[in-house]
Amino acid sequence: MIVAIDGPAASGKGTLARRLAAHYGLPHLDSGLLYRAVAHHVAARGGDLHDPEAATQAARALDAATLGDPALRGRHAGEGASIVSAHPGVRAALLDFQRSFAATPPGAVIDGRDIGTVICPDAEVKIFVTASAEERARRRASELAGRGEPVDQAAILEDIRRRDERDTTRAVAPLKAADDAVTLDTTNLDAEAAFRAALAIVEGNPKRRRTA
Ligand SMILES: Nc1ncnc2c1ncn2[C@@H]1O[C@H](COP(=O)(O)OP(=O)(O)OP(=O)(O)O)[C@@H](O)[C@H]1O
Ligand SMILES: Nc1ccn([C@@H]2O[C@H](COP(=O)(O)O)[C@@H](O)[C@H]2O)c(=O)n1
Repeated sequence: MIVAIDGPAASGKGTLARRLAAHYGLPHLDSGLLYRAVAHHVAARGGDLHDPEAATQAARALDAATLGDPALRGRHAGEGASIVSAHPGVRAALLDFQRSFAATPPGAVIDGRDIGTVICPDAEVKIFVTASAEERARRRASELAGRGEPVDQAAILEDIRRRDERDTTRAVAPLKAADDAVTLDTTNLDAEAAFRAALAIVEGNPKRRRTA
């Protein structure tokens, strides 16, 4: 079974994807890490994130073994990822890795921005997870505070809005719900309630194939 989970920054798609993957015994891919790794690679070499050549080369040379680097989880990598991800060459270079991850039995849960629309248009289950920008900023702020990092909620909200704008308006693979995705608005749902709602979507999906 392939489960595609898309949505804007800090909507909780990663949290949901991890829980669904554990529940169904499927591997999970956080596709945002791929773009974060590309941005990190370019920046670490003093390159320009807006340069399509530099970013595309970094995407072609990407080593999936580096995806666990904690530096990729930071705010700068997220901001950089939203810049490099707009280059068509970067997206093309990362396509095969994601598709083969999904196509390897028994399937996968993948979260990102274009999983249901571009990477896995035939996924059995597609969920578009969303929440208000204010609630997403609140969640991100409490995540950072929990890690002992400085928190400026207004700056985080601005960050989220800027990322939403870039991700939804870029020419290639913009963030949007696939026509056959079920939208799950988690603004008023805690993580447990969101998981229960997602589970109901998977279980109720007629295209779902049993994997066990
Ligand atoms: N339904 C929820 N209610 C409250 N907090 C949540 C909920 N879902 C996730 N969170 C928390 O919000 C934060 C962001 O969640 P998560 O990392 O899953 O979002 P994301 O959409 O994957 O983010 P990104 O796009 O940056 O990868 C985390 O601290 C997570 O624990
Ligand atoms: N399938 C995807 C996943 C991510 N991106 C871009 O990367 C940025 C960081 O993603 P996170 O999920 O880790 O926040 C994101 O803002 C997108 O610009 C993408 O384009 N496609």
